Amino acid sequence: MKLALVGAGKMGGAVLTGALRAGVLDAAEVGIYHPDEARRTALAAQYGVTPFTDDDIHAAERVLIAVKPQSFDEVAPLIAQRSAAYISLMAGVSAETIARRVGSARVVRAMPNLGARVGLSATALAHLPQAEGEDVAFAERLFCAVGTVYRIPERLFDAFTGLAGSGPAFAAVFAEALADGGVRVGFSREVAQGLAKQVLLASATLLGAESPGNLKDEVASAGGTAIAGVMALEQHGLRYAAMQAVEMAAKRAAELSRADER
Ligand SMILES: NC(=O)C1=CN([C@@H]2O[C@H](COP(=O)(O)OP(=O)(O)OC[C@H]3O[C@@H](n4cnc5c(N)ncnc54)[C@H](O)[C@@H]3O)[C@@H](O)[C@H]2O)C=CC1
Ligand SMILES: O=C(O)[C@@H]1CCC=N1
Repeated sequence: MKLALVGAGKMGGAVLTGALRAGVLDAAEVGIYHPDEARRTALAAQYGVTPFTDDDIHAAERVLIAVKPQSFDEVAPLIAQRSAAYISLMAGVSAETIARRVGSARVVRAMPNLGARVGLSATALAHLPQAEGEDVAFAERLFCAVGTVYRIPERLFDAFTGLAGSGPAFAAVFAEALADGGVRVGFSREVAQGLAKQVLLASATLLGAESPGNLKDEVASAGGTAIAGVMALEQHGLRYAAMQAVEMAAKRAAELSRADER
C-alpha cells in the first residue's frame, strides 16, 4: 500500500504524523513528493519516509493531495495517473474537479482542521462512487487517526470548511482578544495569554459534557460579573461577528471552487 503525500505543509504534515503515530501508515510505504529534489529529500528526512520522484508518484497506489487550492492547477498534471486513488484535503476544490484533472474518478474529499496536530480534528469526508469500498475506508482510517470523521454530502463541504476547517483561526482570535483584555486590566502579556488559553481549554473541556448556553448560565450569576461581560459582548456584536465569520469563510470556500477566483 504505497501512499504519496503531495504537500507536506501544516495540514499534510499533521495528518502524516498522526497516521504514522497511530500505526495507520507504515513509514516504509509512504513517500513525500515535491518537484524540487532538495525539498523532497529534506521533507522525507523530517518525517522519516521516502522522497518520491516523478516516477514514484506515477507508481503510487494512493495520493494524498494537501497543497493549497491555488497550487492545484499547477500540481495536477505532475501527479495525474489513471490507476491511483486520490484523497484531497484542499478547501474549495470539488471531487469532480479533482477527478477531471488527475484522470481518475477514485476521489475522496476530506476537510480536516488543525486539531489534527493534537488528535482532535473534526474531519468531513465525501467521495465519488468510484471510491466506494477500500478507498474511502482507507481515508476514514487515515483521518480517524487524527480525530473524528463525519461522513457528509459534498454539498455541505463549504459550510463545514467555514465552521470546522476555519474555526481554529476564529477561536485563536478570540483567545488573543481575551488576552488583550487581560493586558488592559493590568496583567503582563505573558500572564494574560496564559490565562486566556487556560480559560478556553477549560471551557472547551466543559463543553464536551454540556451545551454552550448551560455553561454560560452556570458562570453568570444574578447581578454578577460574568453577565456584565456577556452584555458587553452582545452590545458589540460578538455573536453576529462569529456568525458572519463562518458565513464569509464558507462563501470564500465556494469562491475557491471556481478556478478563476482561486
Ligand atoms: N491549515 C489549515 O488549518 C487547513 C488547511 N486545509 C487545506 O490544506 C491544504 C494545505 O494547507 P496548509 O497545510 O495550511 O498549507 P502549507 O502552505 O503549510 O502547505 C502546503 C505545502 O505544499 C507544498 N507544495 C507546494 N507546491 C507543491 C508541489 N508542486 N508539489 C508538492 N508539494 C508542494 C508546499 O511546499 C507546502 O509545504 C490547503 O488546500 C488547505 O485548504 C484544510 C483544513 C485546514
Ligand atoms: O486556507 C484556509 O484558510 C483554510 C482553513 C480551512 C481550510 N483551509
